Amino acid sequence: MSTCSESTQTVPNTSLPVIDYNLLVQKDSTELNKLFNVCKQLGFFYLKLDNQLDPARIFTLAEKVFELPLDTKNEYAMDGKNGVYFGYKAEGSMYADKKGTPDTIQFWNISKDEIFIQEKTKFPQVILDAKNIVQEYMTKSHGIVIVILQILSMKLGLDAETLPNLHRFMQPSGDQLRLTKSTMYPVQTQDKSDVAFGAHTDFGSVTILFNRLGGLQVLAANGEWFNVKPLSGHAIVNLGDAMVKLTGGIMRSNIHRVVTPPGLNEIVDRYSIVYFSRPENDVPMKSLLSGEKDEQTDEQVFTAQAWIARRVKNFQTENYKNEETYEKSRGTENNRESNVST
Ligand SMILES: O=C(O)CCC(=O)C(=O)O
Ligand SMILES: [Fe+2]
Repeated sequence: MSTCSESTQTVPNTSLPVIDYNLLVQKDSTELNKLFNVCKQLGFFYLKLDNQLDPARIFTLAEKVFELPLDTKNEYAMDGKNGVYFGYKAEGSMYADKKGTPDTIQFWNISKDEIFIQEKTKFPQVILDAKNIVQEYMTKSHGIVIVILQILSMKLGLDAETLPNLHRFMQPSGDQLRLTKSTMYPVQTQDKSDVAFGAHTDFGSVTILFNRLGGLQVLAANGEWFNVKPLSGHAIVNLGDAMVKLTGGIMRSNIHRVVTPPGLNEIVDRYSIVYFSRPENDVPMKSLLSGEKDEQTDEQVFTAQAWIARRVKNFQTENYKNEETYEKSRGTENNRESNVST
């Protein structure tokens, strides 16, 4: 029985604020304000879509990808200990908590740059066969990200294109589509941790997420976890640490984790489809807003590429040092009122 079971299973369900994508596109002023406020406060929201993005075929791809034999998947293993974040991540290659419990999630990070520039590509046939579908999904996801970035730019008092210009689709970046799979066990029967993916914040700018079973939990400002259930016709969107850096701490990238969905009574495979947008590789990771509280003139400024590589390295079990460095590796270094408490 997992030592974490009680803490993950007794948390309340709370609804995220709903932002209507059509209203954002129409520049509805109430909706724009709502978006800005939720990005400053919780950093997570449901995005109501109207067929602009459908993950169904990507879920089917994920099922096929993870059916490949482990040896085959490991031929594409991502070189996380050297900061590479593209390719296959096996179960247990990261820790689910600071005590060093192995995670139970496997994922496959498909690089946007690599899927669009085939010569550089190293992919199994099953992904190459779905290349057009993946490209279309990435293009549509990125389009949604750009609309959100335009609005945040304006609300921050910047030119509408300031943030989009740091996230141009055809420029090299760490943008990726992540397919994930975790085998979830009812808490009564499991002998593994029921935390599949430990508490963390995302590294990037805007993340667009779909899952079908639940199991995503978000840490509220009061330090309590809550369940975020999937909502039909809606994506779950959250901001990552890059947005915190670029806005001098105005935006919030919230801590979240993936656990056995509460109430589960049979063994199930949980898949999720996650599009991560990140600043272009050579963007300096510092505030665009001069004079903001978090401008760190005495801190080394990394490019987005170096900054992500550093975060990825710290995530790997092979690079684990101790509980304190584990906690530091899991979220924004600054602007964090609540502690990670898994
Ligand atoms: O699978 C999920 O619901 C969330 C996954 C996640 O947080 C991530 O991949 O960063
Ligand atoms: Fe995440």
